[in-house]
Amino acid sequence: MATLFLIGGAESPPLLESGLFDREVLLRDAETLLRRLYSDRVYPLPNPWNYESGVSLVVLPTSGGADDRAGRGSGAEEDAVLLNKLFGKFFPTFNIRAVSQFAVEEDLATLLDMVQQERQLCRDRTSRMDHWMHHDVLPAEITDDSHRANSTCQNNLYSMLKHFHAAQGTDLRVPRVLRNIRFSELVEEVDAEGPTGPDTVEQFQEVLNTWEFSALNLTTLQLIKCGFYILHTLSQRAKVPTADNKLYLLLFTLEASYHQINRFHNFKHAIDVMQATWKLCSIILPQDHRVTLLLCLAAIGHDVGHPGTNNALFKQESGTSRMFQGHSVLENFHYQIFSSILRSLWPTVFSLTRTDTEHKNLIESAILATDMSIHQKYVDILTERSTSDVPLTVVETISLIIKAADISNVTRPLHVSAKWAFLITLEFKDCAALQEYLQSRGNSTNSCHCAVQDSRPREDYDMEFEIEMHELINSTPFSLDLLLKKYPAIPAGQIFFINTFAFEFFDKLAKIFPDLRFLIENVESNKQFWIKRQESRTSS
Ligand SMILES: Nc1ncnc2c1ncn2[C@@H]1O[C@@H]2COP(=O)(O)O[C@H]2[C@H]1O
Repeated sequence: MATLFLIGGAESPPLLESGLFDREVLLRDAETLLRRLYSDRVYPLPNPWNYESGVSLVVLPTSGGADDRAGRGSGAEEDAVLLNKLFGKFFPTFNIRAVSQFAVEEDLATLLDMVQQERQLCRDRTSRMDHWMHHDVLPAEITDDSHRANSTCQNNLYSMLKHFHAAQGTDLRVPRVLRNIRFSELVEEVDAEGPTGPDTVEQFQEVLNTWEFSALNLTTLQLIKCGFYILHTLSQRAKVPTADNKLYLLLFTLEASYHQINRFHNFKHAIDVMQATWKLCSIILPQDHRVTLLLCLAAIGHDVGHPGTNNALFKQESGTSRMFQGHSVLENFHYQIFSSILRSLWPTVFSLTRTDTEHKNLIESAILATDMSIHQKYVDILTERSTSDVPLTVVETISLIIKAADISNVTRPLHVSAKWAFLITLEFKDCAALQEYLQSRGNSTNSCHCAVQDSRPREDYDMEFEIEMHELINSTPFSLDLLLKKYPAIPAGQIFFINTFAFEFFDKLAKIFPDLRFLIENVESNKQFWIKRQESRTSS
């Protein structure tokens, strides 16, 4: 769904009539716009106003005064450039762009054509993922070529390269329009309208303190509040307190840095992994608040900007892949983006790492350890350490904790684990579709006019599917039978993943940390369930 924002009395009848937007929203100024973007983004899922499955435009007014007209709307042009920079850094996954009313009037046809093409491209899951991973043309605000603002095809759409460059911008200051937002008020307002759920500190404590924790049954706002609760508590313990408003800004920025429309690798996964990390640290490193805080941060940031695919699907010649010489491309990307967010929004946490060289790159080591292509290395470390007296190093310990948390969904109780299994199955289907798409396009390079031949209204289809998906997950009581009837391939996938990766890892982990025995017990009982289901399927 796409929004046309008209700011401060800006007008644009041709844009309104173009049929390219699903709604028009009139707002006073940039601050109310940003506040609106945040509150739309935490709308209960499935969220039609996620700013990812459509292309939104923000039209800024030209003053109309003689000076601005003579300057060809230059005041509004400058505002648009600033706003686009801000979108790139704080709302990176959004397909949104600010333009001046003057620019719209000057070249309406080009603008409409561009939005039309972009809209078609981002409506389709497969071409959208291809674009995210492989589009190499940077938009004007990043190349500082504001004259190209309207001419660069697809410059409203998210791409990993664009995300990377926007995040690396040297200006670390948080603009006043963002600092002015009172997040606690915003949270209260949205809360009052949304569904009920955990609300008080005690209720969040209760939800977060159990291994039955299910991020999938929480709203986006409740997830942000979970993040707030954990980071707030840990920052006090680690003696790097931060103001509530800054912490909320960090959490809202992180949420906007994950693709809400991914099936599995989204902010829910980030909070799930952070909660698991938190619980595991409370068992393995109960007194080390510093490391626990850094590791929980690594967990919440470990997949930022994840395209919902995998390293093997990157074209080697793509800009993002080349940036990291093809090594752990996703993990390096996540770390670079996340560290730039922290440098801007919570620089004092880096003071926690300066004193000890082993801890210096703790966040980086942790995020890079989540690359499953080096999984065996960690299994080998566990094998070696369980049979020798040599203790695990700090880096090994934190790597094992975040790895365990990253794949902990198979260690959750069955009714939680099965929902994650469902979502990863859907994401794997997307990957298979992308692989087929890339093969069918052969070596054809990334053209500015990526052809999306299929003109079916996929946006509507996606929304229908999203609704069905959320109903399956959130039905009370949850019906696993119904889920498996619709998705009979889930058990085989789970048996494969557990046998190939999870079982040995958690079994060996529990040998070194006996208090983690419950993890392997859960894996075992889940596995037995999947095997039974698989057997009854093959015998019927
Ligand atoms: N329940 C699951 N079933 C199958 N694969 C999984 C499951 N959980 C995690 N994974 C895989 O494990 C990987 C861990 O790293 P990623 O998050 O990049 O991607 C994850 C998936 O590919």
